[in-house]
Amino acid sequence: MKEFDYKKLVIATDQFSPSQLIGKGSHGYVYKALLLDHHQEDKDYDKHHKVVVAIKTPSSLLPSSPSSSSSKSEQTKKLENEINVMSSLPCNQHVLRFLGHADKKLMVVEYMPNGSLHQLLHVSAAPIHTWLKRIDVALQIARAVHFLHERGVIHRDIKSENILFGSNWEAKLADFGLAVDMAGEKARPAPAGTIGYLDPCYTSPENLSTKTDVYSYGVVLLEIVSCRKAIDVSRSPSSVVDWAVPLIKEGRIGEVCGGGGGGSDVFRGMNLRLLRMAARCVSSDVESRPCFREITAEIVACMAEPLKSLPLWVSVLRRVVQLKRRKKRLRETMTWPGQTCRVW
Ligand SMILES: Nc1ncnc2c1ncn2[C@@H]1O[C@H](COP(=O)(O)OP(=O)(O)OP(=O)(O)O)[C@@H](O)[C@H]1O
Repeated sequence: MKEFDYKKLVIATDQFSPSQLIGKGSHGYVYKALLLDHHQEDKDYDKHHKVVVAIKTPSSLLPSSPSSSSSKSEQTKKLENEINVMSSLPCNQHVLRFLGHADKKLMVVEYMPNGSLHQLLHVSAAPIHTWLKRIDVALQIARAVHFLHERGVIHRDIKSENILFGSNWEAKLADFGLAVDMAGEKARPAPAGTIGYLDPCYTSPENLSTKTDVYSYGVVLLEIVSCRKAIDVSRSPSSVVDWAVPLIKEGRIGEVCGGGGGGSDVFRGMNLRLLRMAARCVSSDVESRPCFREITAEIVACMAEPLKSLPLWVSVLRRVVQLKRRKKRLRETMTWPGQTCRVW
């Protein structure tokens, strides 16, 4: 784990200048910064050996912060926890890359230039992702959580705001402030998470399990498929779970799929399987929820579903090509030099 010089990081953020601020959470402020580094072999470094990074600090540490000392220690603890968990994990292509810290007060991570899944689904004027690309985001995040669970880490705050996009629109899981290392933790912490994503069965510290993340992931999956927010008070029911699960049980799959060409018949089989799995993820029967090994395998199988209708498409395409060839041949046989003839 690389230790950075605190003062150098402060200078890199231009003294926590608002012009460098790229994100605000309930606990931390995130700044964009350009750092000089000596790891020239790293392909992310430009020719001046500089790299763009994101620097996270508890908002309470900022000079202008009005927060009380109790929230100060809570925010600092959350960042410390995030640094401890992230630094204990090996690199994974679906998890935000940890680069180091300064005095456990500032955390340096890779910069994600394309915003969050929440922005893409609910804020962007024109979400650019096609249906399959959206489902691929769900697969990448399922792989990220599977990777964490295999190492005994429970994220506890899976939500669309914590799924960030890199320069090639690769999705990565971020914000490990609430993450729990089940192997390292002695006493389990009090239940925590984000309303709308928080498992209703997670009511006491002992109830924490990998299935807690499965519930939150199920909410994200419903969000991806429907483009509805986890909680939208302007709608009734306001919770995406309360709205979608009865529709899925009644087989009204088309009504749940929103935008991006998802309503197309080609994707019907795929959406049916995906939504049935999403409903299992958010089930109140914790034991019946799938694990992430099953979730990733099921999404891969779901994504292959549209290929099953391929022979039909191939035969239609072949027929069109045959007709075009026949038309061309006919035109050639019916046309004399200097004479034109329309076949149809
Ligand atoms: N590496 C990054 N690259 C670009 N933007 C980022 C990065 N990390 C965080 N952000 C932005 O900053 C916002 C807040 O970051 P983060 O979620 O880590 O803070 P938090 O205080 O832990 O949030 P929460 O309210 O969920 O507890 C994110 O929603 C995102 O928009």
